[in-house]
Amino acid sequence: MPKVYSYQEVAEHNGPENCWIIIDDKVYDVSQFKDEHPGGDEIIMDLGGQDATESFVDIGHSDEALRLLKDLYIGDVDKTSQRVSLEKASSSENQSKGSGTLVLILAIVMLGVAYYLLNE
Ligand code: HEM
Repeated sequence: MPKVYSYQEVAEHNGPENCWIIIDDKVYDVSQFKDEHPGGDEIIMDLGGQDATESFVDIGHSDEALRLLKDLYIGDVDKTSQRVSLEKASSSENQSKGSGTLVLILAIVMLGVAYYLLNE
């Protein structure tokens, strides 16, 4: 019987030393493998603790990649468990903060222009 993990348990393994990912409802420990991954460790780390099925399939991984997966398999995910979304401090969050500042500067500039035009 394979070991069964909840989405929560998998989500807790999202660090560099303890990195699990889900592909096709199976749980893989990629803590060591990520350093050897031909596509780089960061791309895998970003998906640590999460379901990486879509990304894995989209890349069109080879049979060799599928073979490698077998060695990393540690169990199945409990599909009845509550799904969790990992909110990491992502770069998109920083980007939106950056664009917020830009909007503020633009608003100030526009107010300045309006003030100038009204006083002409
Ligand atoms: C444990 C899971 C994974 C394994 C065993 C694996 C294995 C491999 C292997 C063997 C290659 C070389 C090309 C090939 O044989 O297809 C590769 C390339 C690549 N992988 Fe993964 N991969 C995994 C997960 C992922 C994930 C989750 C992503 C996320 C998008 C990813 C993105 C890529 C990319 C972008 C390349 C292309 C690298 C290049 O050709 O420049 N891989 N992977």
